[in-house]
Amino acid sequence: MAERAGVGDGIADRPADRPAVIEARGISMGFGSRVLFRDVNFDVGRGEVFVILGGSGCGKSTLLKLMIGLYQPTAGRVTILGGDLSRADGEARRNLLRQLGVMWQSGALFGSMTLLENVMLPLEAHTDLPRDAREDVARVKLGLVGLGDAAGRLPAEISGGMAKRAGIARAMALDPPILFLDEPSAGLDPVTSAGLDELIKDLARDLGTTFVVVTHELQSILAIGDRCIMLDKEAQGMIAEGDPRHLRDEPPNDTVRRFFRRETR
Ligand SMILES: Nc1ncnc2c1ncn2[C@@H]1O[C@H](COP(=O)(O)OP(=O)(O)OP(=O)(O)O)[C@@H](O)[C@H]1O
Repeated sequence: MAERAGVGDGIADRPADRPAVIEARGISMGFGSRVLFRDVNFDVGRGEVFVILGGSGCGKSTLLKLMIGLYQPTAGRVTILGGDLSRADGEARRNLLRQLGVMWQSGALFGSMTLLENVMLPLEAHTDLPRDAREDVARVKLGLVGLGDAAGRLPAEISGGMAKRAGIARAMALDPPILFLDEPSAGLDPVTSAGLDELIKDLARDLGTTFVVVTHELQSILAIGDRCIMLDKEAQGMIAEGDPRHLRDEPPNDTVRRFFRRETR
């Protein structure tokens, strides 16, 4: 059994002025006979940038998918804004999903549509706004992520960093209080990645948006994370939690120490 020293319940260290918007209690997950993680507990506070970190294959993306109701845990439950996506259906499920924005690793933009049209898509699907209003909202979102001048471009005509920004703008189209980002820095050069980190921090501070970010990019973790949890494949669970800078400076166990050292080299 790999070490789990230094892990509390993932709940107690959340600042009292940030009420929980996500509560994970005793969640376990696996595929077939393979266990990915067991008995994971944590809270995400409103307005936090909460980072899920860990080595390749430990289950970070799977945990994100559990949180947004794409998978059901094998045990335990996740509540998000007081609802349980794995149990909600019909209107209740749609209402909950409207409160969440997701940006997948690739940005997942539709190649035949301009950035403006991409950002307008969720507004078409989920609101009755007339076209003019949808366009106005989409322009505001593109402006927020620094793409105000690129609204008419196609995804093939923009850089990787711009595609990520456009993905964030689309995820924000319906003003969700919680945004999930899966590996936002993947494939970006360090300067572009740092710019994206700045954007995430700005949006969290200025709009009060809660971010749940999956990443293993150390610079990003340290730049954006208010709090993090670390999953580990060997331990099949959560092996650390807290402020990432604190974990770097005072790692609670060898796996955490190695994670932070390996990536700083
Ligand atoms: N739908 C699925 N069915 C079966 N196995 C899966 C499924 N999704 C993920 N896995 C497996 O579960 C493990 C964890 O996958 P996951 O994508 O959650 O890891 P990760 O920590 O995000 O990894 P990475 O950092 O490499 O993206 C992997 O071995 C993956 O192959």
